[in-house]
Amino acid sequence: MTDFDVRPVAEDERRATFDLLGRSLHTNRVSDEFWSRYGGSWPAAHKFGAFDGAAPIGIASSLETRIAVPGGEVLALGAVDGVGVRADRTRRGVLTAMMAAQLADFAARGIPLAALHASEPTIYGRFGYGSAALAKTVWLPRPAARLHERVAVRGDVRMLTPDEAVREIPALYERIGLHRAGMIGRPAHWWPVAHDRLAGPHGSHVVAVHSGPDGDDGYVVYDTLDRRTLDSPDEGAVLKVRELNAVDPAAHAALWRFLLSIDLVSGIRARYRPVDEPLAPMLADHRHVRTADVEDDLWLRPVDVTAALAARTYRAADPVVLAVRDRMLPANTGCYEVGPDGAHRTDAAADLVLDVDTLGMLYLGQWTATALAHAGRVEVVHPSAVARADELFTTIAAPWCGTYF
Ligand SMILES: CC(=O)SCCNC(=O)CCNC(=O)[C@H](O)C(C)(C)COP(=O)(O)OP(=O)(O)OC[C@H]1O[C@@H](n2cnc3c(N)ncnc32)[C@H](O)[C@@H]1OP(=O)(O)O
Repeated sequence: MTDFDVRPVAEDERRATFDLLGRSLHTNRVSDEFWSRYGGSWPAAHKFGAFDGAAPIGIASSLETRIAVPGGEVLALGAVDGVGVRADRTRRGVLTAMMAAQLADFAARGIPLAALHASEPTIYGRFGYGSAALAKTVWLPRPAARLHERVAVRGDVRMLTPDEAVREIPALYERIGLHRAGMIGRPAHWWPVAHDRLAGPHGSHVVAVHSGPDGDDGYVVYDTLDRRTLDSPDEGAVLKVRELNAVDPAAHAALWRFLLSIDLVSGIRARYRPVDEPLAPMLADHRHVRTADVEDDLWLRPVDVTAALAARTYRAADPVVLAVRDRMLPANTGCYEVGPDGAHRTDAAADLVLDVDTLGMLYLGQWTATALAHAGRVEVVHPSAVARADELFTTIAAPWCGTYF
């Protein structure tokens, strides 16, 4: 039995809770220098701690931001960016209590969606989060991989100095915009620790920007691994792409062409890419891109099911009635009619029954109703409703987050 209180984290508890999170994730305790430079990225706002007396034993942190949903609308998002419980106090309900407080807080603040990246996929379903966007890791060998001659490339790529990388990329990210469902806004305090630390004067990452007819319209952030050494003169370096983001296909192709042109490189590895990024047809030889991994990336939790369902668009099909079950936020439990004109609560009888974490899986278009019914995650009352739900919820582009938080 563990006694603890869950309450908001105070200003003077920021560093202790950050250290607690680091310990739970097995990272080293940060130095005073690190903290003075990047501690601002860990504000007290929107953090719940579990405390045994004055000592923190758990932390659940979130960023308040926004997320694009299918159809292009952008909704407020609680982005859960750090969860940990002290190793000597796990499996006694500490996380459960913090998650309950955090979800109640999102609901009270009118935030319709919450999201996270999961350290382990078995943890968050019980709190209503479902795996909503997958991401792939690709490997392109050099010098073999090159773009197909018909890929349109225009504009120029220029490398930034570290100071320019700090100054210019936040505005460029805004300019490129949330062009896929699942992309999120990046609050000002996200940038120092997640970008400046890596790409600024104290980091090792390189940033290159693409300029097209209307100015800067894409960028890539990468690091170099396995640098060429005297012991292995034929082994080139490996470029590890952290981000590649562009306004349109021409800028996207130009950034890939730039990466593929860099000398003394044996290959390019890019993790967290959209699962439908069309690299194979962009190459002269399809086999010069290999999908090394596909993993769960963004987990989504509808906090206000009515608002979340009403905000996205649906394709043409006859409506379906979904019965949603939500144990942690019972106000969501009920029936919702979803059709091409929108979604609303209804007293009509259910066609399909699902838990709120499964609704999170369906919502961004990553998973079809057919697949989720096949997996036993959707209970089918009326068999014809599965095909209708497929039509309604399907999206052309796969969802993608593209932001580490
Ligand atoms: C969004 C992010 O930040 S991802 C990073 C998450 N943090 C980590 O992985 C750091 C290391 N792990 C930890 O700090 C902790 O183990 C946590 C936060 C994952 C879990 O905290 P706990 O306080 O132990 O969770 P709690 O006791 O509330 O468990 C609730 C339920 O989840 C289950 N559970 C908790 N952690 C895990 C796990 N890692 N794997 C499988 N099941 C788990 C428990 O068994 C329990 O199940 P039950 O309801 O059937 O009894």
